[in-house]
Formats: sequence, C-alpha cells, structure tokens
Amino acid sequence: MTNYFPIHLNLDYKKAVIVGGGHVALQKVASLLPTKAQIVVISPEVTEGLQPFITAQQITWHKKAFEPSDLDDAILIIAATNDTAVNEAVQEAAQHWQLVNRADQQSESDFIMPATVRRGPLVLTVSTSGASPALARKIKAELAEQFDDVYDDYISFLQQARLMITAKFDKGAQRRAALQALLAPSLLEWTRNGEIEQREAYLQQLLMGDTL
Ligand SMILES: C[C@@]1(CC(=O)O)C2=NC(=C\c3[nH]c(c(CCC(=O)O)c3CC(=O)O)Cc3[nH]c(c(CC(=O)O)c3CCC(=O)O)/C=C3\N/C(=C\2)[C@@H](CCC(=O)O)[C@]3(C)CC(=O)O)/[C@H]1CCC(=O)O
Ligand SMILES: NC(=O)c1ccc[n+]([C@@H]2O[C@H](COP(=O)([O-])OP(=O)(O)OC[C@H]3O[C@@H](n4cnc5c(N)ncnc54)[C@H](O)[C@@H]3O)[C@@H](O)[C@H]2O)c1
Repeated sequence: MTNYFPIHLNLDYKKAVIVGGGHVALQKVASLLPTKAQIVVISPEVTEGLQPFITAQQITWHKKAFEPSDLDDAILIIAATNDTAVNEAVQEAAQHWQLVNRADQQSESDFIMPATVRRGPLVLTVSTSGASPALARKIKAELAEQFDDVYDDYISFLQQARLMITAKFDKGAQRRAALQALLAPSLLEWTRNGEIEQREAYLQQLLMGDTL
C-alpha cells in the first residue's frame, strides 16, 4: 500500500485541468472551487451539475475531446473520462513536473483526494488511502457534525485574537500562556451562544496580562 504524504497546496492562480465532464469531474471541481485555482474542464459533454459553474465563469469549459496541448501550463491534472485509453493518453502526455490523478487507476496517480470539511481556515481532511472511500465520507460527516458551523466564527475570532496577542506580547512565556488561554472551552461556548461581550471581555483581560 502507498503511504501518501498529506500537504496543503496553494493553487491560487495556478491552472488545474480536468479531462472529462461527468460525475467524478463534478466532485473534483467542487473540491477545487474554494481555492483560487484556474479550473479548466476538457470534455465534449458535461453533466448538468457543472453548468451553473460554467455560466458563472467559475470554471472554463473547452467543449472538445482531449488533446495533449490541453495540459499546457497545468500544475494539476485530473484524468476523469469514462474511457481508459483517454485517461492513459492524458497520463502519457503529462510532463514529469505535472501532478496527475487518474480517476480510473489509483495506483497510477501522483495524488488522491481526501474527503474535506472546511470551516473558514480550519480544514479537516480524511483519507483511507483509497481503502474505503465510503468510510472517508462517513468520517467526514461525523467531523462535520462535531466541528459545526460555529467553528467558522470561532476560528475567525481566534485568528484576530492571536494577532492582537502577538502584537502585544513579545515571544516568550507570557505570549505562549495567552495563546494557550485562548483555547479555554468557554470561548467556544460563548461563540455558540452569541455571548460576544463575554468573549471580548475575556480577550481584553488576556491582553492586559491579568490572568497570566
Ligand atoms: C473522499 C472522496 C473525495 C473526492 O471524490 O474528491 C473520494 N471518494 C468519495 C466518495 C466515494 N467514492 C466512491 C464511493 C462509493 C462507495 C465505494 O465504492 O466504496 C464513495 C462514497 C459515496 O459517494 O458515498 C467510489 C470510488 N471511489 C474511488 C473508486 C475507485 C477505486 O477504488 O479504485 C471508487 C469505485 C468506483 C467504481 O468502481 O465504480 C476512488 C477514490 N475515491 C477517493 C475520494 C479517492 C480515495 C479516497 C480515500 O479513501 O482516501 C480515490 C482514490 C479517488 C482519487 O482521489 O483518486 C469522496 C467523498 C465525498 C465527500 O466528500 O462527501
Ligand atoms: N475516483 C472516484 O471517486 C471514482 C468514482 C466512480 C468512478 N470512477 C472512475 O472515473 C471514471 C469517470 O466516472 P464518471 O462517473 O465521471 O463518468 P461519466 O460517464 O459521468 O463521465 C465521463 C465524461 O468523460 C467525457 N469524455 C469521454 N471521452 C472524452 C475525451 N476523449 N476527452 C474528454 N472527455 C471525454 C464524457 O463526455 C463525460 O463527460 C469511471 O470510468 C471510473 O473508472 C472514479
């Protein structure tokens, strides 16, 4: 079994080419959309679910069969047609520096995609290394419930608070203690209950070095 190496790629303004426009392509487009990648779909036909993204110009559709030049400048390539020969041709045409995913042949892929839950900057990913995509999906659903929408706001608060604390205290024990104190469970609870004043008061106290 392959031991995959998990990393978070910065795809902003980089080109990702998906060859094929079916159900798998739609799933891959959905996971690429939160990034600022330039998403290009190469396919004679596309599934209905892709149409709104094309109309909104969130992705570019080239209505054509695959040719090697379609891969020019792509950093990420996903071969997701229902024709093994075409997926093979995509892999063959790729340069050594381009990362290729084969929807029909995991063992030939340079990377595979995890199931992902996003809560603002918090990104939770699950992979079974392909052993059971259905289990990855199930664990994702459990995580989505545990780390619910409140985390969006909670993480934004933590991010702002961290900036204020690092601006106020130099590196060292006091800064570390303040950052640690930000993780008190009550901060999450106050966020959940909309008790923003409580949260703010706690932060102000930390910034004054009161509880440290
Ligand atoms: C996580 C998720 C993200 C995504 O798709 O982006 C994802 N599959 C999801 C769901 C899912 N996929 C399948 C089922 C039906 C149940 C089943 O078959 O078990 C379900 C469950 C469902 O839909 O409920 C069918 C399936 N999947 C693969 C094969 C081919 C094979 O096994 O060879 C077949 C059989 C095809 C066939 O024969 O018909 C392969 C892959 N699927 C992967 C990712 C990669 C490994 C992930 C890992 O386990 O780490 C890999 C290698 C693709 C890659 O990335 O290269 C997404 C979660 C959606 C979400 O986020 O909610
Ligand atoms: N990785 C996964 O999670 C997963 C899940 C299910 C299936 N699969 C594999 O992925 C493949 C695709 O599945 P799907 O459900 O998206 O199929 P699909 O039939 O919905 O879509 C196939 C797409 O490929 C396009 N296509 C065909 N020939 C082409 C060419 N020459 N150039 C460009 N595009 C071309 C078609 O127009 C269509 O849009 C399956 O054959 C299967 O092997 C993978």
